[in-house]
Amino acid sequence: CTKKAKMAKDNTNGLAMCRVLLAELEAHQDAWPFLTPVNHKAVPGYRKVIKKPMDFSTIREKLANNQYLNLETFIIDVNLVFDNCEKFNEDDSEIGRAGHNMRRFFDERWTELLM
Ligand SMILES: Oc1ccc2c(c1)N[C@H](O)CC2
Repeated sequence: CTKKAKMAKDNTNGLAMCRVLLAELEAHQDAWPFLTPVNHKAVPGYRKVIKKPMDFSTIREKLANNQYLNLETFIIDVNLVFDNCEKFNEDDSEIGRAGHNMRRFFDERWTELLM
């Protein structure tokens, strides 16, 4: 097959993995802080502190709209969810711990799927 055909296959495989990984993130018991966008009108300071909000429902929408080129661009958005969480929450808080748990789960799962 041509190099282009191989690339297309890799992207298809990569996008299939995005769907599997996103479903597992959404189903995780510690996903609740990350399922929908933070209501920045209800959370003082959030819009000022977090320059690039991201959440699992927005990632789901972007995936459905074919806005992820490959697994890498998907992983960048998932990591943005967890980086925002670390920035806004104490490590020793319920949401802070949920973020660390979810990041560990995600890192383990995508490396398992890729290795
Ligand atoms: O006490 C609160 C209240 C609201 C939020 C947080 C903590 N952390 C989330 O990251 C953003 C929303």
